[in-house]
Amino acid sequence: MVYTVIMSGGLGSRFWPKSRVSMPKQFLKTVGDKTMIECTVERIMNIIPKERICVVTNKRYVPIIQNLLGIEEKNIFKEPMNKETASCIGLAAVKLLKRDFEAVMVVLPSDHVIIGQEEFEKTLKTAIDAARDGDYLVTMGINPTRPESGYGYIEKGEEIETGIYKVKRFVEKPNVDVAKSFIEKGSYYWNSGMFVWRADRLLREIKKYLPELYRSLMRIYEAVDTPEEDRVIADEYSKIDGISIDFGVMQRTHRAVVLDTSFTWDDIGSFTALERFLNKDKQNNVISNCEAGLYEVENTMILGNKRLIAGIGIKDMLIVDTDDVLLICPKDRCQDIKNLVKELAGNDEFERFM
Ligand SMILES: Nc1nc2c(ncn2[C@@H]2O[C@H](COP(=O)(O)OP(=O)(O)OP(=O)(O)O)[C@@H](O)[C@H]2O)c(=O)[nH]1
Ligand SMILES: O=P(O)(O)O[C@H]1O[C@H](CO)[C@@H](O)[C@H](O)[C@@H]1O
Repeated sequence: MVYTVIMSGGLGSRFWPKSRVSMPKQFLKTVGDKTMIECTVERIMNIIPKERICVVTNKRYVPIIQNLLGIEEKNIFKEPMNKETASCIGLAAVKLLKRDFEAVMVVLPSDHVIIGQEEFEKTLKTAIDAARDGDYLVTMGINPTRPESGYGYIEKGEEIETGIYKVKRFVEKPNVDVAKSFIEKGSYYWNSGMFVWRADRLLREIKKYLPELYRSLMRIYEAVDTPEEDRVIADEYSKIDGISIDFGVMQRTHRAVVLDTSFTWDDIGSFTALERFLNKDKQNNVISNCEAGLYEVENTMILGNKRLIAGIGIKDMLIVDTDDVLLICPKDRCQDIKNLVKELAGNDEFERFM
C-alpha cells in the first residue's frame, strides 16, 4: 500500500525569530490561514487516506501534531533528536516495512507551498506508479527560475516513459556560478525535496551508500513494536552521524528518476522565499502583520508584531519583530540566520530566545 511520510522535525531556523524550537515554522500560519503542516496534509488527502498519513518528528512536537492533525499515535514516528533527513526517512522506512512489506512511501517536507492541486495530484499518481515496482527512487523536478544555491539540481537523462527521465546527475546545493551554468544548459531541474519509493528499495540504497546508518536502522527494525523500541531508537540515534538524504543517497544512487512537473512550488525555506507570496507596496516593501511609518524605504521586508515599525533611508533590508527578539539584516544575508541561530544557541545566555 501507499503511505505518506511527512518530515516535520526540523527547527526552521532560517525563520528565526518567528520560528522557535518550541514552535518551528511548519506549525505556523506562514502563508494563508492554516499552518504549513495542515496544508501539507490537506494537499495529499485526496490521494492517500488519513489512516495512511504518517509524520516523523521530534518527540517534543507530538502534542502539537496531535492537536493540529488528529493523527493516530501509531502514525507518529518519534525521533529522540534531530539527525537530518536520511535517518528521519530511514526510520519511517523501517516502521512501515514492519507493517507492510510492500510499502510505498510518498515522502513530503512539511513546509512547502504548492499551487496547482490538480497537476500535483496527477504528478504524484505517476510517481507512485513509477515507484511501485521497486526499481526507482522517484523525484519530482521543478523547472528552475533563478540560480538558487540552496536547492539540489537534477540533470535529466534518457526518457524512459513520457515525462519520466533517468537522472544523469544529482548535485546538492551547488554554488551560484555552478547553478547558473546548470540553468544555461537547460536540462536541469530543481529537486523539490519530495520523493516516492518503496521502503525496501530505499533501505537497499541506504545499505549501499550509508552502511552505518543501515546497521542502526536494522537494529531499530528488530525492535519495532516491542517494549524495547523507544530505548533502541534512542541508543541508535545517539550513534548516528546526521546526513541529508540528498548528500547521503540521492547524489550517489543510480536508481533515481525525475518527473517533469507543472505545478507552482516553493519551499518557503527563508524569509525571502516567503516574500514572493506577500503583497508589496509601490516601493517594493513588504509590510506584514504591523503598521509601518516609512520614509524613503525601498525593497525592504518588515514582518511585524505589535509595534509600529518606523524607518528612514533603508534599502534591501529584512526586519522581523517579535515579543522578545528584533532581527535586522540585509535581505541577501537571510540564509545566514541559520548560522546566527547556531551560534546563539551555543550560548546559555540566549537559550531562552531560541
Ligand atoms: N523528522 C525530521 N524532520 C526533519 C529533520 N530535519 C528536517 N526535517 C524536516 O524536513 C523538511 C525540510 O527541512 P529543512 O528545510 O532542511 O530544515 P528546517 O529545519 O525545516 O529549516 P532550517 O533550520 O531553516 O534549515 C522540513 O519539513 C523539516 O521539518 C529531522 O532531523 N527530522
Ligand atoms: O534541506 P533543505 O535545505 O531544505 O534542502 C532540501 O530541500 C530542497 C527543496 O526544498 C531540495 O532542493 C534539496 O535538494 C533538499 O532536498
